[in-house]
Amino acid sequence: VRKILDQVQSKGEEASEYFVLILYQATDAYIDLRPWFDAINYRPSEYMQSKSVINTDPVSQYSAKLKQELVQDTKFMSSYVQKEEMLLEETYTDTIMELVSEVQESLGNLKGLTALFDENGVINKDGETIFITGDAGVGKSILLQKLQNMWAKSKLSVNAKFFYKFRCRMFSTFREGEEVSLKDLLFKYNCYPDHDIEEVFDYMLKYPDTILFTFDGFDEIHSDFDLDSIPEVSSPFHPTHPLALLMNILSGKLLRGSRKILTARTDTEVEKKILRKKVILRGFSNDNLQRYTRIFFKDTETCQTLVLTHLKANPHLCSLCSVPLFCWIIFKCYQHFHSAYNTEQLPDCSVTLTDVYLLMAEVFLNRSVKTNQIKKKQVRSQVETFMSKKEVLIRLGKLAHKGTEKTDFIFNEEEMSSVNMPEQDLQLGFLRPVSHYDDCENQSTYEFLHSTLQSFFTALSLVVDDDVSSKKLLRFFSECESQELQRNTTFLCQCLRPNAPVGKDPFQNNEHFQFTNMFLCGLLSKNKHKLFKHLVSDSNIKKKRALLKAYLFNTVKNHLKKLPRLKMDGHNRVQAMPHFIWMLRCIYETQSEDIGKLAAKGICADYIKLTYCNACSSDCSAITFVLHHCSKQLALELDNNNINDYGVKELIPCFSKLTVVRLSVNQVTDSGAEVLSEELIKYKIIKHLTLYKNQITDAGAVHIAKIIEECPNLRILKIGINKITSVGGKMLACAIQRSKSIFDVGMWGNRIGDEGAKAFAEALKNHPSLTNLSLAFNGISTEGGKSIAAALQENSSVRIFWLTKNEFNDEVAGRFAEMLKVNTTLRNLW
Ligand SMILES: Nc1ncnc2c1ncn2[C@@H]1O[C@H](COP(=O)(O)OP(=O)(O)OP(=O)(O)O)[C@@H](O)[C@H]1O
Repeated sequence: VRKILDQVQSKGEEASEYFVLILYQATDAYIDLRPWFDAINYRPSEYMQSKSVINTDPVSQYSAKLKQELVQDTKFMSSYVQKEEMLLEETYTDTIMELVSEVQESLGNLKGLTALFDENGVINKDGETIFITGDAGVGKSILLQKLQNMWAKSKLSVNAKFFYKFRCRMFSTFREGEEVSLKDLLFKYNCYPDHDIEEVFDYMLKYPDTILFTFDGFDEIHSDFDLDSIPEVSSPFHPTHPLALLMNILSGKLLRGSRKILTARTDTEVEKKILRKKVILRGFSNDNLQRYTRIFFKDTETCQTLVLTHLKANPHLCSLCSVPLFCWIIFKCYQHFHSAYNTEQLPDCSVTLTDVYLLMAEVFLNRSVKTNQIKKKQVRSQVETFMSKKEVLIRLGKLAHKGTEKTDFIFNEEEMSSVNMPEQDLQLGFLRPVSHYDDCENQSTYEFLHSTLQSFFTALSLVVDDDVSSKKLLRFFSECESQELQRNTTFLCQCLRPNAPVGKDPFQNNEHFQFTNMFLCGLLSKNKHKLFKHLVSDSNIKKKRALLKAYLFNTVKNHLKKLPRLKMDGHNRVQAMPHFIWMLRCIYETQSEDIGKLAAKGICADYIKLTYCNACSSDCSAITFVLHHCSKQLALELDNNNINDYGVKELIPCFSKLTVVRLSVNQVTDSGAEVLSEELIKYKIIKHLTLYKNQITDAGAVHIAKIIEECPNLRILKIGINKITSVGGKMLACAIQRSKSIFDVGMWGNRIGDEGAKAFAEALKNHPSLTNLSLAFNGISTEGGKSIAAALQENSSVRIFWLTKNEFNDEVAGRFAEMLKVNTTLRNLW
């Protein structure tokens, strides 16, 4: 170093100055000098700024190469097939990202992707993995793709020089005993440095905090690898099984300090100690859906308007569209009918998910028919399409079935040729090529466009194949049942011995079986008879339907009998588990009123608790499908799900029976509140309404105020942690003032301020029934506090009052002290 410095110095002042500029601009090469540059507050002179520095540092060059490759790789939405690629930049639409606590409590929605990396909602400061979960097709992979794309275009404000993306399913493609080094895993399976590999790798080991990883689909790891025997890999130089590398990177044993984003389907568990943050993807909000519609149909405004009108009139279809994958399928169908037949209407308004997938299959199958072969406006019927392509359907069904049986989603050349899949079938777009993870570069491997499509074809194969025995037909149901039993036992064991090791394979996920069962119910439903009578013998299909019906009758009855029950507050409560939601989905797909009636009869409870059941908006149609058969009045608790405004709409047929409606933490907004008010006021039987932690603003408070005024039985109203200000607060207070029944009001965590507090003070004076009131966390200060203290002097109903975390001064405290001398009813003042 001394020699170099002397030599540079001997060349004169300008050479020395330029030399410092090089050290400054080649950041990665001279990273150790950064603190020195900061300390001396170095700024190149104006003259020097005009000089260019060619950065030949291998780390910088590699980082640039990674960016360049990622820009290319992420340009198109990965699910769009062959010729139909859509630019990510143009198509990506925001979805709802909900930040949650360790125990799954909502901490609000994230604003933008960069917020994933901030300090908000950190569960564990030592954890390095940001864990994103969500239902099938909700957009987890696309979100990662967007992150990768933003990073590659330097639009992601996060300090990372290296970005590695992995699909977790790759890790199970390695045989037991196979070993890979960390260096190979990073370079060979992502992007290879052009020069000085060792130097780049050393840099990464020295500065792991400059690495960002995304691991997509933790639930998709299917491995017989014994997890308990995963070795701790503390040396980055020892080759080991790739799954061990993955687990050690995630836990921070390898490359400690690097950032990791891991995605998985809902309900997948990961070790708490590795978690930094937890985020749940909730799909499109109403606004997001409108934006996506405009983007999707950007060339045809009439189509846009028609689709939006159609969606508005059909809440169930709308709620299916809140899942981006289903939305894409439905919109693709609209597009097809528009371009091929010049009609925007979907033939027969689609209701169930099976209808949507059948429609998708029809559209894809018709792709091979050249448009000029179809006379415009002459719609080729679904029956005709399916009949003419029966062989294709059978081949795809067989392939899917084989894979599902083995929980295998990737098909190699051998598997493809075992069902004689010709090239033309591949052109239809149901299958897409997979990039290669192993060394068989010359082999073609395929996967279904989406795992739910594989489930659909598996179900189709079960229906169409004449040789399917009754045992085989119901096999995936038994599979789910036994896993459910295991899960419940595990749950019980954990309750009894919380620290005991859990034997369950964390990668075990049965959603592909659940989807297969659901599609089977849909395909065997009576209204699909017309379609299938040309594909399967009549007697066979009738036999299968009867078998399925008998099975559903029995399992629903038995399942409901086994659910935990509790007699409380005059109600007979039943707590359902997420598996129950799958049962309801299956029943809904059958569209059989008989089965719906039986399920309703089997519930034998008047308080149905479906909290934390992963119910989404479209599940409300399934809930309604069963509950509308109940003859008695019911309480329905749906707290902590994702039903949003569409779900509220779908519950409309139930409201005539509901005396308790609990919809806390469900992304309900003002339009959901409007529906609630219209419906609840019609029947006036509501006693208890809970809407804690939703997105209701002052506009929604107007509707809630109407409910208070017009429903004489309403006793409990919880509307804490919404977005209500003084305007909405005043309206609610006025309504409460007029109500003679209201007993318990929770307004905790809004922003009603002094103006709102004054209105509540008015309501409190001589109120006949209000006993519990919470105005905690509401930005109330001196004026509001004084009014409340004065009002309480004239009140003899309130026993418990929460005013925690407002901004009272000593004067207000004095007023409260005075009030307490007079008020003899108040028991608890917080
Ligand atoms: N933010 C988005 N904007 C536009 N389209 C989206 C978005 N997210 C998802 N999609 C559409 O939905 C499809 C499925 O999304 P994606 O594969 O990301 O779901 P996923 O949650 O990873 O599903 P799975 O758990 O089944 O793997 C995408 O191919 C795309 O068509």
